[in-house]
Amino acid sequence: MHNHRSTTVPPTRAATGGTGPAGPCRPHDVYVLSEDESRLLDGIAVEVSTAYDTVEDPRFIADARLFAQRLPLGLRRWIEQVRLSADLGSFRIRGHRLRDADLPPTPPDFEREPARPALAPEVCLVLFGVLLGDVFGWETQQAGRLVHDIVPSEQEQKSQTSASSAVELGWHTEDAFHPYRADYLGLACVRNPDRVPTTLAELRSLELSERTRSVLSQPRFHQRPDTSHSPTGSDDVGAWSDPPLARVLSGMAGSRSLCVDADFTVVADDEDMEAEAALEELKREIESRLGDLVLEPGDYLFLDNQRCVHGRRPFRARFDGTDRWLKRVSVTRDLRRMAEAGVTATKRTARAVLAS
Ligand SMILES: O=C(O)CCC(=O)C(=O)O
Ligand SMILES: [Fe+2]
Repeated sequence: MHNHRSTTVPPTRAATGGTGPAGPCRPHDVYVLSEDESRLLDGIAVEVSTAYDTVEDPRFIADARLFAQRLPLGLRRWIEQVRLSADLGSFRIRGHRLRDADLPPTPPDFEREPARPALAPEVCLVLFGVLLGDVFGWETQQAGRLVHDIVPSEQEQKSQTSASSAVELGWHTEDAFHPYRADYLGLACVRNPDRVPTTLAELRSLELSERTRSVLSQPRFHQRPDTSHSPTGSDDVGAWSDPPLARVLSGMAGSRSLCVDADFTVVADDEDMEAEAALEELKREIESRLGDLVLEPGDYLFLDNQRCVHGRRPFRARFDGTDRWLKRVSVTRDLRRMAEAGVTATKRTARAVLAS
């Protein structure tokens, strides 16, 4: 059992556990906000939404870490512990008391224009995110927005994108194909009336043979771009059809990071049976460890994108403004690394296709 809670955080506030099925998956550590702490969050969110146009306002992004320094001390200390933990793959903040009546209807597709004034859960998601690193977006996703809407869209029901609903969203590393994919993915739950589970499997829970770890640690695979990025706007179509050789596991005995997508990771050479068998063993192991986690309004889930894979169970969407709605941010631990993808402190949208 992994318990990353400090003895100085009152045990009633921070607890370890999950709502997923009992079994091998222990998906997250949890910090439960008190009523006072929840109110403090609301106070900061009101201040932010009054002072800045929207959550996308570059002035807000530049100032976000300053506001984050005013978050409750116990929460900041806990985030610092999870940030530095040896192998924790996901963690959750709970208990932000959101009033559904204060929130707009679930949009039918991602919002073309960010909410004005900004919504408390999206403000808080950014503030929590910047305690882990820097937020960024993609030129090829949701109009370059930094805070994404995860909502079921009628056109995308059966796609393998976050806008799907009728089909299971297969487990994946977020943006597995990209060298500068997020270190963390943050999800804020605005509403989830049908209790649709997010799925999770952590790297530390996987039991793999030494041989399999070794094969998966070699560049014998391709990470194909997933369908959530559209290459339109890019003139380097070749980069999408000819992905570089890639590893699935990294670090000593493959224990530092995992990068795999159930649908888009493939063996580079059709005749490489050993790599095929290793990938199959990994997929079976992930399937057997995959747990369910139901996000509730006011929950914030952070996924360490190097230490876990995630997905979502299928559900029946209504498309009437009451559907499940999450907000999402991507966080990198080092923004400077992303210069090659066109990212700077003031231009946070990354190019999906790198110039060769
Ligand atoms: O909807 C969810 O629970 C997760 C969707 C997902 O994979 C994502 O937002 O990256
Ligand atoms: Fe995802």
